[in-house]
Amino acid sequence: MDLNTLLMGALPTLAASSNTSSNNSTAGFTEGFMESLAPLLGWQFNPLLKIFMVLHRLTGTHFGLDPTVILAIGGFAWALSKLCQQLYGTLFSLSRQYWMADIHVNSYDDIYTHLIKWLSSQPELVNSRSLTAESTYMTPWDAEDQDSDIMADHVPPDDSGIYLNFSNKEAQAPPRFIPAIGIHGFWHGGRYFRIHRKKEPVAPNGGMGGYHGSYTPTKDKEDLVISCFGRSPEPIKKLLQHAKEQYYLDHHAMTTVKRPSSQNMRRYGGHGVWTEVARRPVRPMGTVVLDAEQKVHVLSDINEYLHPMTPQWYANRGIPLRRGYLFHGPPGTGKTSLSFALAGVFGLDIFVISLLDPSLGEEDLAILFNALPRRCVVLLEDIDTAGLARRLDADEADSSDADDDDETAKKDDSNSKKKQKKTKASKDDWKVSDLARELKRHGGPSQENKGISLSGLLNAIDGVASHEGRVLIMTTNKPETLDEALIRPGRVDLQVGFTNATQEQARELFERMYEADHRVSPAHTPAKATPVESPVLVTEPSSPSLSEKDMNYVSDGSTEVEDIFEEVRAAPLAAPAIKTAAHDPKLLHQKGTKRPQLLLDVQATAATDISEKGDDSSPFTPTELSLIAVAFATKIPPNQLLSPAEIQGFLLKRKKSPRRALAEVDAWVKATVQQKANRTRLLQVQ
Ligand SMILES: Nc1ncnc2c1ncn2[C@@H]1O[C@H](COP(=O)(O)OP(=O)(O)OP(=O)(O)O)[C@@H](O)[C@H]1O
Repeated sequence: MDLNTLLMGALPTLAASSNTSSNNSTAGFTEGFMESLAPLLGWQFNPLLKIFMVLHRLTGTHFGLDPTVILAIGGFAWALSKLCQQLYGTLFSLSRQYWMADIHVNSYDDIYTHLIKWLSSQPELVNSRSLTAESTYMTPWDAEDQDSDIMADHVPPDDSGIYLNFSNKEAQAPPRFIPAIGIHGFWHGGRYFRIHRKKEPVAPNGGMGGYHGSYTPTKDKEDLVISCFGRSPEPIKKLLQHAKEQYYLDHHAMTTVKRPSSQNMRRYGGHGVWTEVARRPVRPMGTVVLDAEQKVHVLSDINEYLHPMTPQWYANRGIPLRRGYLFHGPPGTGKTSLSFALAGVFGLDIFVISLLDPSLGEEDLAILFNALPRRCVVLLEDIDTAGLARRLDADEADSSDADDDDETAKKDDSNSKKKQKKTKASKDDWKVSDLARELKRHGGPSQENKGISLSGLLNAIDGVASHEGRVLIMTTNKPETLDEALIRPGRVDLQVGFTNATQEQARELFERMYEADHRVSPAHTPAKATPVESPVLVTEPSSPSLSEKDMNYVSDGSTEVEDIFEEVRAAPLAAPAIKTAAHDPKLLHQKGTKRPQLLLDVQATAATDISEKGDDSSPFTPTELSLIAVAFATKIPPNQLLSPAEIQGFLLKRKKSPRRALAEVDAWVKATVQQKANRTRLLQVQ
């Protein structure tokens, strides 16, 4: 049986026409029909028609197939596929309605970030045919692992052969691939999941917004619908939990820093009001040089506050669950550093708000506080600027008073002189408020946003909308200018004062700068506070709720006399005379007390000795390093004239040369103190 007969058997209705094809009558008919059609279509100009007729004749005569039957079969197959599609669509929507569970995730939520990161690591989805490529920007810490390899092989020096050249490194960073907008399916844990990624534009004007209609791109909102077969969404919940756990897998060693999102994003509320700006390694508490008792006090206080039983304790007594800290002190003394270290110790994200941010209004502040997670550290910087709006109004009143004075001045000469004096004075005493007033007059941002008033700030901190459970840290350089209302108990529960560097702090900073890397407590093992049995709200520095590790901070820097003797005796480079002094029974008698001046002298002399005996290329033991550190510390003014940040800056410029640092510190101290006295900004010695 040939193919034609077979087809005719399958399609009996076409048999008659097919039969005629055997005696070529159908072909003749079709050809006749086509030829009569050709003039109408203008066949000289239609080679397609010609080709069709040739093919028609060929299939009919050479293969014994009736082209009409083929066409009919094609049409039938098309109709069938359409029917199947329709049927599939109906069945699918029915099954979605009755046998599938969905969970929607929107892109303004953190779960979306967790899920997208997890999806981008799924081989099944990454090999999908429809993907979106995204550039990945690594932080210096993400790249750290690779860098050791890359440094060796892929970062060639520049033409001079001296400096590393990173121009190729960007090109080597692979993009991240995530499922594109549309529908995707994948298997996970023996179950089939379907993901529908949809985009919903949020700015109908194409992202125009912000100040004065300037172009401010807004992020389109996306919706991810995850579905699975079955009437329960439980497998999807497990999947989301899994994605979240994977996301936080490397988080224990990192502190996530968030700041307020752009104004446009903030408008939509929810978690999108905060944007992750950095994820950096946990700052070890030991790297913040501060009075050990103060450090332990803050640590134990926060530890108590974060205890799971504390909320109930507060609730039983009708006390709002809030804890506020005020870190005050001159610039560069470690206020921000301690806040980050605390976030690291307790494994919390840190949410940073600067009250100097011109785009931040009172409403924004309330929205931001409302969108905080249950446990977090909120770092409110520059709180001495709160109340600026109020002061601004007062200044305006002053200025209108001045205008009135003008009128009077026209009549009264003495008043005119007064006014001239006033104008001259105000020209000399130029203030930030003058700038704000000018900006306002010329339609700058302050016209839209008057800044944050004290009441606005207080409302955000403890108004009805305020989120309970967070650790609020406020920092200021000018505690004396703060309004009493802002720091009353309940808003500020513990004040921590930071000062410029003492000699002891200078010693610690020096040791930390030059200690071998392996001696730095690794960022990957943040100190974990041991849970306490029950919340003890009155905490003492030696609170038993602190772990042994935390207590080590107390012993840091309070090395006792016997240890120092040991250090001096063990230092191979120290002069014999100094070693003998270290055996002095009079000094040994001081055992148990804090380091006496005489001992300091012994150490400093030993250090100078060590320092003079070698250069920076010759190695020294940790003991010798601590002795040099002591000698360095004795050269820092004891009256706390220099900030830890300034000392750190000096040491950083000599980060491989402790001996040079010791040799040059005198000149630097002298120049810096002089510069401060002259109130100049330019440094003579750096
Ligand atoms: N007490 C300190 N211990 C260790 N490092 C410090 C200390 N104080 C300052 N530094 C170093 O100086 C730099 C600035 O410190 P930090 O930002 O914490 O100061 P700050 O008090 O918050 O300053 P500002 O008031 O200007 O915000 C950081 O690099 C930090 O490592």
